[in-house]
Amino acid sequence: MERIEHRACFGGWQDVYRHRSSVLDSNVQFAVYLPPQAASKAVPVLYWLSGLTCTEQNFITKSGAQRYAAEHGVALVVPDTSPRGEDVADADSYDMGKGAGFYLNATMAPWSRHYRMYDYIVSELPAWIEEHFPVTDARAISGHSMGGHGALTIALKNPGRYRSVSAFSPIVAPSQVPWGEKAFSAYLGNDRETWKAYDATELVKTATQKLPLLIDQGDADEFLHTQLRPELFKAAADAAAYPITLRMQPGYDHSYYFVASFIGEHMAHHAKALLFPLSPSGHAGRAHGCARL
Ligand SMILES: N[C@@H](CCC(=O)N[C@@H](CS)C(=O)NCC(=O)O)C(=O)O
Repeated sequence: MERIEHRACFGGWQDVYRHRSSVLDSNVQFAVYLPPQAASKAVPVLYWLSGLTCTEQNFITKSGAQRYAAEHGVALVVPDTSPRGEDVADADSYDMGKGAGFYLNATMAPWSRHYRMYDYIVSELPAWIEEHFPVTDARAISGHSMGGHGALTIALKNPGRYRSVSAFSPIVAPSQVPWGEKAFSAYLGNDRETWKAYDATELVKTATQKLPLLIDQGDADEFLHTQLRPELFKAAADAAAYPITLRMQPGYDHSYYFVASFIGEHMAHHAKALLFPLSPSGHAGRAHGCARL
């Protein structure tokens, strides 16, 4: 593993690393923010999954999340959105191939050789992080757009692995919208039954663990009615008695200006679950009496 960026930030360190992923059969970069608390103890981790066209850079340079991570004592881990490299298959469009891994394990050629972002995010990356950095195994997951789809599906499919989940402007029903139909046809093939394994609106119907789940969505988002359609997920969650918080935020679009505006509230949502998890009696953090949260 090679460290390629190292910058002081809100009393901690914003670093970028490159490593060899055996799951992706590719060299990839990821960003890690270590808050000041990590100098003296292991801290919990929020995984952030970015959207179409992004690398590990977009979130760390645009969201301002480090300020809140430092306040709460939570590390941030921000992977790339696809495998990278000369030998990795790509497409001419921004919504397929590099920068558009959709957090799934592709089964169709030519994608299946490298495009295994699901296994990378669920297994290989956290194992790597927990071996090499001062972190605990308390994990939360969040993301934006395609990354919101990744966060929701990965949390719903892996009970016990995450303490909380959130998303900004997520693709919640990829099987029913053009971005998802295009990507899933190519990566998974035309049998729509196989798509259900990566569709949050399908997965919520049978989810066994009910995590604290927060979604923020701008009502001026240019992709709201064509690609995102959060009402589909809300209806499925309500039918399954899975409590979610979906907030429509007036005036906000699909950009990182929106993410930056609410990332502090998402960090508080995750910090509450990571630092004061539910006791067996179900009283979240009451004994600790943390007024800030
Ligand atoms: N029209 C956009 C579609 C892609 C897009 O909006 N990407 C979002 C995630 S779905 C993003 O985070 N872009 C990078 C950024 O804003 O920093 C483009 O072609 O770049």
